[in-house]
Amino acid sequence: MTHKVLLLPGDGIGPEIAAQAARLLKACQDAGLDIEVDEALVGGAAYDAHGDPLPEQTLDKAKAASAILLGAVGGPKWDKIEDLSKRPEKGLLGLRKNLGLFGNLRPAMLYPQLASASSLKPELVAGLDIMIVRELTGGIYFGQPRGIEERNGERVGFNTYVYSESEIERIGRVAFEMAQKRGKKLCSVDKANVLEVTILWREVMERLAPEYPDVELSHMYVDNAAMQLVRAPKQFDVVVTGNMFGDILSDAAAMLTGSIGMLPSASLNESGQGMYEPCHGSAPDIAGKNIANPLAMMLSVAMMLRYSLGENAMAERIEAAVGSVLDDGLRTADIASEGMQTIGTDAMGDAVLSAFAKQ
Ligand SMILES: NC(=O)c1ccc[n+]([C@@H]2O[C@H](COP(=O)([O-])OP(=O)(O)OC[C@H]3O[C@@H](n4cnc5c(N)ncnc54)[C@H](O)[C@@H]3O)[C@@H](O)[C@H]2O)c1
Ligand SMILES: CC(C)[C@H](C(=O)O)[C@@H](O)C(=O)O
Ligand SMILES: [Mg+2]
Repeated sequence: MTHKVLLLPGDGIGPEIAAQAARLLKACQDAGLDIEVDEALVGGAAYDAHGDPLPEQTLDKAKAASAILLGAVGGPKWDKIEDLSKRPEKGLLGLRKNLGLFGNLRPAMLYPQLASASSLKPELVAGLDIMIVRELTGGIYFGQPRGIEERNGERVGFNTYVYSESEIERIGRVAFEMAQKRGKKLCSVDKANVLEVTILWREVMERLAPEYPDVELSHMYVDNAAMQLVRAPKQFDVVVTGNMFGDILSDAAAMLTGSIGMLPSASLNESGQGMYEPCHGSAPDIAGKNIANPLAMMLSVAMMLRYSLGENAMAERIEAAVGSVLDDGLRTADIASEGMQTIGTDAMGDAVLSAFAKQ
């Protein structure tokens, strides 16, 4: 069966890294992968062209695709748009919500070659392999009511942090199953000392635990989890948490691996359809300079092959190609270190492609 892959480059460094992913997809096709690749606009680019960060034709194509690869959206150019629903980020949130992509997998894995690029001491991060499972279509990102309104003569901003039992249970199951396939340890992160919504979160996780007797469940408050991530990150195997805590903790975990430019992610729905994107944003500070690290994006292609297309061998081939490029001492600026060769985005793409061809 021919798989349909939709590429959404987006904004900032999005198109630069998406170009490398497109070349990699072509190489996969040449190696026998049966895919058809289409492209569409999202985010600021779609707003500029159609006045909408998620035009109907993009959403239709996304719904019809087996998998979506997204670069990044957003940037200062669009930060002044008053109507929040037209901001680039709403394009991304709209895709997640409309496709029901509730299960966000954000692995933080240290390539041994990058131990010295981490901001932590090498011994603290050597062998690091954490999987953050972030709930992606609920919580404070989507809760109602929300808004900014006039109350008692001043403006008040408000959002609602809400989770239903069924939403908690379905992300809990994703996390328990993930833990079963990995180190059998699951840490649920909440703020149950203050917030009712996470008291319920903790209760539901506890209720699920007996169904996964081989998994050791623990709980941690989010402030402590942030601290533990930079104190002793290797204590974690799988972490499950809500939308906003997961957003924050996954950026912190990313840095442990040397750079946010290394971390891919998968966002899955109930039927296994997925959207794949780097954890980082559109990096406006380095956009257009050919210096962005394309590896998170290229590793997102590997995640797509594994989770949506069932092509494990080809996914491993991409991951091995990335490893071999790092072995060769090639680095983009964000992961540069002494004695290594610093190269740009295109050159890193070239290097991965040639290593992929040799695998
Ligand atoms: N998934 C997404 O599309 C996504 C995610 C996060 C932020 N954003 C948007 O991106 C814009 C910028 O946000 P931000 O600055 O907070 O976060 P960011 O992730 O874009 O950048 C944070 C820092 O990391 C660096 N960085 C990020 N990716 C890199 C890469 N591949 N190679 C090298 N360096 C990299 C940037 O140069 C910057 O210094 C905002 O508009 C934000 O809303 C989008
Ligand atoms: C751009 C933004 C809406 C998004 C989020 O907060 O989920 C980003 O930070 C991410 O981590 O994917
Ligand atoms: Mg984020």
